[in-house]
Amino acid sequence: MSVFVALDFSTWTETEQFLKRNDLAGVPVKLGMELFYREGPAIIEKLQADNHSIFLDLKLHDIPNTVHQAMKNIASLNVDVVTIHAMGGKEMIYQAKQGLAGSSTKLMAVTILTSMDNTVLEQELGLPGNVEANVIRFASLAKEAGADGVVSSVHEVPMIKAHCGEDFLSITPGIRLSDSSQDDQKRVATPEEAKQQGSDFLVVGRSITKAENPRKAYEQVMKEWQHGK
Ligand SMILES: O=C(O)c1cc(=O)[nH]c(=O)n1[C@@H]1O[C@H](COP(=O)(O)O)[C@@H](O)[C@H]1O
Repeated sequence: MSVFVALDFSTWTETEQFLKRNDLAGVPVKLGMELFYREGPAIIEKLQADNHSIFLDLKLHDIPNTVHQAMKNIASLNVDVVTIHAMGGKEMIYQAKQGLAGSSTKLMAVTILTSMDNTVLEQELGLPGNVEANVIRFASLAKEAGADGVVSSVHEVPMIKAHCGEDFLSITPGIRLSDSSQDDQKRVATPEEAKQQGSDFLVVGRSITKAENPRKAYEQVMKEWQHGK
């Protein structure tokens, strides 16, 4: 049960300043493509040296063999969590898990991004079924293929737990404090709603990183997540 702060910054210098200035040493963090593509795996060692748990969000999506080989390299980084896109299919998810064999890194499959809604699925992608139906399809596929859990919005968590079991982990981004802007997210929820719906882990970016006082915003997220408002 953790809250991962999404470090969506461009450089290590910016990231380090943010963590230091806001007294966020040692908090669980999510490291995504923006920072990883600039700084490479060395940034993981820097964050681990400062006792941060790491969710490495690279959302792999390729042919099964490529994902398998990439996961073998990721396994050596000793991160806590890594992501793939469930849309890569059952064999790809299975090979991702096999690539992580021998490590304790949890494999989480992204279902339908929280920046998408029914209009995007129907009109742009032409996917049959609504968001909920697709999230359940991808969650079931991920479970069958051996993933440890899925990434979805808070709203689908009860359905995922009902279909895949309480132990199947749920990470939910798209988290907003009640006074924060929704930005590019379509399926959002507060930390309190996330707790009520049964999320195991939260990902919070701009509600903290763009807040006037990020430390205070982090504390507010933790308070709502642990005790309600
Ligand atoms: O895998 C993710 O972390 C993810 C999946 C998803 O469906 N939606 C989503 O927003 N994310 C990530 O969660 C973070 C959300 O950031 P904020 O919208 O600023 O809180 C970003 O780093 C996204 O890359």
